[in-house]
Amino acid sequence: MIKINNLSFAYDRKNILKDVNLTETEPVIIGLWGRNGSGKTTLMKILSGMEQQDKGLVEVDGVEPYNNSHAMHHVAFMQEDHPYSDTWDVNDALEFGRDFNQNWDQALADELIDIFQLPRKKKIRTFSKGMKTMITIAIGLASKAPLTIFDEPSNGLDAHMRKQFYDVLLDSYDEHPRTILLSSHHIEEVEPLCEKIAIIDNNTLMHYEETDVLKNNGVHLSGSKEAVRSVIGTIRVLEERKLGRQLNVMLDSPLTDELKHRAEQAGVMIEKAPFQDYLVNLTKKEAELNAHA
Ligand SMILES: Nc1ncnc2c1ncn2[C@@H]1O[C@H](COP(=O)(O)OP(=O)(O)OP(=O)(O)O)[C@@H](O)[C@H]1O
Repeated sequence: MIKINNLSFAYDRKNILKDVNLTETEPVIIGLWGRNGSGKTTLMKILSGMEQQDKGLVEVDGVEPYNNSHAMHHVAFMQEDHPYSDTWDVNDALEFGRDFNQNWDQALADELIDIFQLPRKKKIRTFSKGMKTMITIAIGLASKAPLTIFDEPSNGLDAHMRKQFYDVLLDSYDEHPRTILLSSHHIEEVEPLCEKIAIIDNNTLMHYEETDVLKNNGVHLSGSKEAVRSVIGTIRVLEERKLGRQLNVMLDSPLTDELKHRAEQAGVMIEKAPFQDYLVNLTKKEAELNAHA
């Protein structure tokens, strides 16, 4: 389904992506996370054939996407602020989706427009941000493309609509499994959907793991300096904050029974760190680490 071998890409000789590798042969829902400017959109553009890698191999469904008119049958890239014509209403956008996607599911498109309660006759340019996101989700899901990419799909959705989005995406995936790539800055917003998480950092794919494994990591300890240090041992410290004689740290570790036991013995408070905070600390740059030291 997706094959990326040693991909490198530069804009104006500035390396954006280097030695990226990722292979998936079975359908999977992947969350793509990275900090601002890390290269998420660039990777999505390369996968959808909008940009060409400088080095390496990229295949989607056995097809190289760049400069390949067949590629649009294999990949749908639903961008944030997807460019709709000023004159289009919902029906025009669905017609466009139908023309460009050979697996197009009109019944699903109609169902999603009803679920999202989008007005058919109103111009899309007058839609709210959340409504624009919903029409983009509807077209992306109804495309049923073997690789469907959503850039920041929960952007602008309130809690209720986000729940609707989760439900329709998972139902549609169950019924027609395919590879779906969802990028987000807020991992909590897409993590409930994703079987795997890909993290771009330092110009490459630093981590690619099962969501359940990755989200289990990140532990906060707080207590007296001596007690906290005795619990840390050789575990990597991602963040450290001193408050008088108190010390708060985040560890790059799962919350194991053994660690809990050690913390209890030392009188140190221990708790799971929020996933988003863990990822932010995991991808902290040297300069930021030094600034807080
Ligand atoms: N057309 C372009 N020409 C030159 N540089 C670009 C171009 N598009 C993006 N870049 C640069 O490439 C880098 C990666 O950008 P990209 O948009 O892929 O990151 P991102 O992870 O999607 O960021 P964000 O989360 O902020 O949307 C950034 O430094 C950006 O300035």
